[in-house]
Amino acid sequence: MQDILIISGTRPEIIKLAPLYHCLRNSGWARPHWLHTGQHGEMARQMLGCFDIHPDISLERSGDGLCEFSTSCRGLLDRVMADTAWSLVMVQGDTESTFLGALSGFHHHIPVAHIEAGLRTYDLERPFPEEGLRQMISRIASFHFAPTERAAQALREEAIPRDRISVTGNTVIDAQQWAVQRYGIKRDIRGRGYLLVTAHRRENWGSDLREICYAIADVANHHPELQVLFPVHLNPTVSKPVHAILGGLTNVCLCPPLDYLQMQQALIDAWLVLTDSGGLQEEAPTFGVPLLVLRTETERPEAIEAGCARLAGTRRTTIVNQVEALWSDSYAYSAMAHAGNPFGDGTASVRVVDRLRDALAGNERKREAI
Ligand SMILES: CC(=O)N[C@@H]1[C@@H](OP(=O)(O)OP(=O)(O)OC[C@H]2O[C@@H](n3ccc(=O)[nH]c3=O)[C@H](O)[C@@H]2O)O[C@H](CO)[C@@H](O)[C@@H]1O
Repeated sequence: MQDILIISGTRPEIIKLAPLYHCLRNSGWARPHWLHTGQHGEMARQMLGCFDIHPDISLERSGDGLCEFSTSCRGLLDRVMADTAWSLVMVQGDTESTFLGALSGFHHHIPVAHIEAGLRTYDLERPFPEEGLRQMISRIASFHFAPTERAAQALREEAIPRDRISVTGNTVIDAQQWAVQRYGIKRDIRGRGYLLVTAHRRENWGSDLREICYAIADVANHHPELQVLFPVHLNPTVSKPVHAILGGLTNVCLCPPLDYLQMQQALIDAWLVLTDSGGLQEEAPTFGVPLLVLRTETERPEAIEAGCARLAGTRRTTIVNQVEALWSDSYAYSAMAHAGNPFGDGTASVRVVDRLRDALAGNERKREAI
């Protein structure tokens, strides 16, 4: 049996690693161990519960700031790496926990598998710090699981050996399909549905987030019949301005973060999604819900090219104009709704696990032959 250490830190990592954990558990050749770094607390607990995951190792988070968390987490991870003869460390995406997990594995000569590899904007400031973190992980990972052909191409152009890159689709779709099937999620709303909003990205903090909120207020005031649903991130840097600007509007519902199933229900019931989230850009097209990206760039241009999403930026008037355009142009709306999902078919985890079995079982055979 191969002992595989799966490292999560934030809400989206748990969602995207959960299908891999269950797939590895059922594989017959691997023993997955789940480690949670504690980077997210409450939002992570929600997700772990939803996917029936009980971490084998939970690290204690110290400090509110990223630097303090990072320094202490690195030391704790080091001990975990030294404790067991891990066959592999698995990390996902581009968070501080992802990077720390990869770096710790690398220092201990443990091969690192990077899930969702190859996403790029090539602007180290946007998204910050994620773009820098994911580029650094690509330098030290042994297995690069790219969600799309475009991501794989980016890795090849950075001279990552071709035989180390696999195109798998994004495991977020596996999670979504599992939830839809297991819980029978289906559209449950009459009429157009909600305007569903989320915003949390660090590079939008401050004036951009305020502009976004004023744009939502304009839309809500102009369309009193439209219900706006805005699950607000727990970080006070986000929640304070959101409540200050949108708190008094009767058709705007500001609620705490939804658990994963509630979020999928909200998504399928939405008319339109406005978000700076990466995961929602990947999920909304599954339900045929058009999406406006509240950023000036995206590492997921596949959604724009496929036609299921548009870049709306963070300026008040541009956002309002884009929402109004879709409100009044049912042809354009319908084209976006029917564009399909370019991010996967729900079998990414199986592809990852098959590739790892071939690679790691090969190592086992080599060890036996020595
Ligand atoms: C730069 C960048 O784009 N980086 C991304 C970032 O993640 P993100 O931007 O996608 O983060 P969020 O928006 O927090 O999460 C989204 C997920 O959470 C669910 N959700 C949301 C609100 C809620 O109230 N309830 C929920 O259940 C939602 O359905 C979705 O599945 O880090 C990931 C990890 O490394 C990366 O993969 C990913 O590239």
